[in-house]
Amino acid sequence: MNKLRRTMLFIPGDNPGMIQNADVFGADSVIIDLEDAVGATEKDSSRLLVRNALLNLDLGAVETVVRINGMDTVEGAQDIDALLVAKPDGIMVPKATAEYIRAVDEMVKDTEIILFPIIEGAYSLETVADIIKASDRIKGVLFGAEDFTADMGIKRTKEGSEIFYARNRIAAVCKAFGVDAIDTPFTDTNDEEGLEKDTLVGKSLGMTGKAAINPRQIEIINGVYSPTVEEINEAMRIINAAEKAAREGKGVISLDGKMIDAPIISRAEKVVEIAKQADLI
Ligand SMILES: CC(C)(COP(=O)(O)OP(=O)(O)OC[C@H]1O[C@@H](n2cnc3c(N)ncnc32)[C@H](O)[C@@H]1OP(=O)(O)O)[C@@H](O)C(=O)NCCC(=O)NCCSC(=O)C[C@@](O)(CC(=O)O)C(=O)O
Ligand SMILES: [Mg+2]
Repeated sequence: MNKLRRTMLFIPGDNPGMIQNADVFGADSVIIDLEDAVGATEKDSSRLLVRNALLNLDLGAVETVVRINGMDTVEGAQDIDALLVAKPDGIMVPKATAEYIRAVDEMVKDTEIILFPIIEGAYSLETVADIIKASDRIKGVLFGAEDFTADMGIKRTKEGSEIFYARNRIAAVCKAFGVDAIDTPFTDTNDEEGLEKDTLVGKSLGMTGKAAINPRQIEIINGVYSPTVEEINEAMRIINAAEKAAREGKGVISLDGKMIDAPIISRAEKVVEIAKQADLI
C-alpha cells in the first residue's frame, strides 16, 4: 500500500522559520525547495541550512522531501552530496529525464532515499514511462504546469484546459506503474474556491494528490483527496454485502437495487484504505 500523499507542501529552502514549522500544517509530505524558490546567490547557504535543519530538527512524522537543483546544473550534484549526509526521506528531481533519474539513483545507491521526478516539459511528458522505469526508488511523479506550459509556448489559464492531456497522461502512466500522481500547485493563494475547483479537476483525471505552496491550501486539498463520511459508510456497506455474498457462495449481488460486482468492490476497498490511512476510521 502506498503512503498517503494527498498534499505535498513546498517550503522555500532559504527560510529557516518556515522549515522549522514543516510538521505543523497537516501536510502529508513537505518538499523543501533548493531550486526555483531559492535565488542564484543563496544556493550554497540554503543547501547548508537545509542540511543542518534535517540533521538537527525533529520534524515528527511528516515525510520530508528535498527538491534539488537540476541535474544539468553544478548545484544539482552538490545538493545530492549534502543530502547523502542529511538523509531526507526523498529527493525531488526537477526537469526530469530518464538519464537524470539514473544519475541520481546511482548517487543515492547506498541510502534508502526515495525519488520524485517532476514532469515539466514536452519531452518529459512523452517519456514519463521511461522516467518511472529508470529507478525503482520512484514513489510518485509531480506535474509542474508552469514550466510545462512555458516549454510548450502556451498560455497558462486558471481553468486549465491546456493541461488536460498532460494531467491525464501522467495520471494514467503513474497508475500503470503503481506510483502516486501529484498534481501541479495552484498558485493563487487567496483564491480558495479556485483551488478547490482545480483540485477536483485533477482528481477527476486520476491525480492522487496535489502540491501546495501555502499552509492555507492544505485543508482544502486534503478535503478533496479524503473520502467523505457518506462515501466511507457506502463503501463499508458494499464490502459487508460482498463478504456476506461470498460466505453464501453468491457471485453477483445487488444492494439497494444496484448490481455490485468486482470493480465496485475494489473501489469500495480503496475508499476504506484511504480512510484508514487518513485516520477517518
Ligand atoms: C506564496 C507565498 C510567497 C505567500 O506568502 P504570504 O506571506 O502571503 O503567505 P501567508 O499566507 O501570509 O503566510 C502565513 C503564514 O504561513 C507561513 N507560510 C507561508 N507559506 C508557507 C510555506 N510554503 N511553508 C511554510 N510556511 C509558510 C508564513 O511564513 C506565515 O507565517 P507567520 O508569519 O508565522 O504567520 C508563500 O506561501 C511561499 O513562499 N510559498 C512557497 C513558495 C515556493 O516554495 N515556491 C516554489 C515551489 S512551487 C514551484 O516551483 C512551482 C512549480 O512546480 C511549477 C511548475 O514548474 O510548473 C515549479 O517548478 O516552478
Ligand atoms: Mg518548475
